[in-house]
Amino acid sequence: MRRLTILGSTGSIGTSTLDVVARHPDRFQAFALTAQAQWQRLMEQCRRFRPVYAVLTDRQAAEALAQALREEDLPTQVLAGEAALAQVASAPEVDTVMAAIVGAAGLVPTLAAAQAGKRILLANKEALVMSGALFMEAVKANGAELLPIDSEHNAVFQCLPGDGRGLAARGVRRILLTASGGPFRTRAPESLEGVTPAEACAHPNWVMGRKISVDSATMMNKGLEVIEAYWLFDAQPEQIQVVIHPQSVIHSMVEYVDGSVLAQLSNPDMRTPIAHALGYPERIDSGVEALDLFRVARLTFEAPDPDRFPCLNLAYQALRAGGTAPAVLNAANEIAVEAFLAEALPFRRIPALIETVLARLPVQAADSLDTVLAADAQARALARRLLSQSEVT
Ligand SMILES: NC(=O)C1=CN([C@@H]2O[C@H](COP(=O)(O)OP(=O)(O)OC[C@H]3O[C@@H](n4cnc5c(N)ncnc54)[C@H](OP(=O)(O)O)[C@@H]3O)[C@@H](O)[C@H]2O)C=CC1
Ligand SMILES: CC(=O)[C@@H](O)[C@H](O)COP(=O)(O)O
Ligand SMILES: [Mn+2]
Repeated sequence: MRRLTILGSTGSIGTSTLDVVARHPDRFQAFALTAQAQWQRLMEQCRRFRPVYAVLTDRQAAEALAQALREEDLPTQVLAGEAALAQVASAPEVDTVMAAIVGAAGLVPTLAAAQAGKRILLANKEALVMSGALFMEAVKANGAELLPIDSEHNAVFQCLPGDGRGLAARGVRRILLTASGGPFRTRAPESLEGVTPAEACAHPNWVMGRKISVDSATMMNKGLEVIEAYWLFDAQPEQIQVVIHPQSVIHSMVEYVDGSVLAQLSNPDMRTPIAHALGYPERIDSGVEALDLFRVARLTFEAPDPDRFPCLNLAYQALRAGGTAPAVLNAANEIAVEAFLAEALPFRRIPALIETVLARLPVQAADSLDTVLAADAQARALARRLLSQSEVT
């Protein structure tokens, strides 16, 4: 029986994870479920999965949940605040941690899981973008196991021989990361002037949280994923090629020196990579229906247009700059997306805000968590200042 902590259990990845868990009560048990503030949703999950702990970072929400649990005489204990996330991610009773908090807030608890030597199912790409070197070092030094959940990285993982050697030794020439191109792939850039959050979040193939949906629309999601692939697979930036594939059926590919290209295909439903990682190395039922290739009929590919999607280049630029640059990129992007969702920044100005923040902050060596968190805070402060001074709007 595997005992799980699910960081971000009320979100899109969190609920898909619990859907798979519910299909295998003989294999998985929820030890801790966590969220930020959505206590009613967490309460429903407590009723169904009876975790030992439920964590809410918002203290008022935690109080409301504790009260509701008492009224129904349920045994789950409630913990409040950010430190409790790291506590349940590193608890000795836990062997597997699903890291599915969105954004930089996922870094500290996911790193705590790595330091405690857990099996980590990594959905939270921002943690790796911010602190790739430190994170991978913590995984290695503490015997943790890292299984990618992000659909592209899970696909690459499935297409690589599992012998742990470097890419060159495994005969890999390139990683081909597929991208849907998002909801605005074919729209003229000028027509995107007044797009609304609802339009940007209407992803053509995936149902996801709002932040990652906006990232898909700008293709910053793919930029973050290039950085994620760099760290996960120890690849050079030039070895990671983004390929637009609007159907989102091929989730990524690995090209070998002999000319072979291996791909992983499935319906676009995150329960497939989640079940793959939960059961690994066994294959377990995910509830996802079989892929009907006759219905799919066509698989097409396009090169990304850098003028249409400037965020992709900003991410390559930050990756090549190294040190704290990816953490700065990520922080500026989080503020830009938050402002866009609050209708305080036009969609087309998102790249300009990120570019300005990247240009104004010096790159430092990302040699400690404190340095990374300080760079994150500095980038957020600068992005907020630029927004309040209307410098990029
Ligand atoms: N959704 C998808 O299909 C995919 C997602 N990912 C990645 O997985 C991660 C999660 O994405 P997704 O599920 O879409 O996001 P959602 O917005 O749907 O869910 C986010 C979860 O994190 C919690 N949370 C948000 N902010 C905080 C905070 N400051 N402290 C603690 N908990 C917090 C939320 O709690 P509450 O409900 O209380 O707000 C919720 O449980 C992201 O990093 C994303 O890039 C990767 C590939 C695919
Ligand atoms: C499901 C998943 O992994 C997302 O990251 C997805 O890839 C987003 O789609 P885009 O390819 O449009 O960014
Ligand atoms: Mn992805």
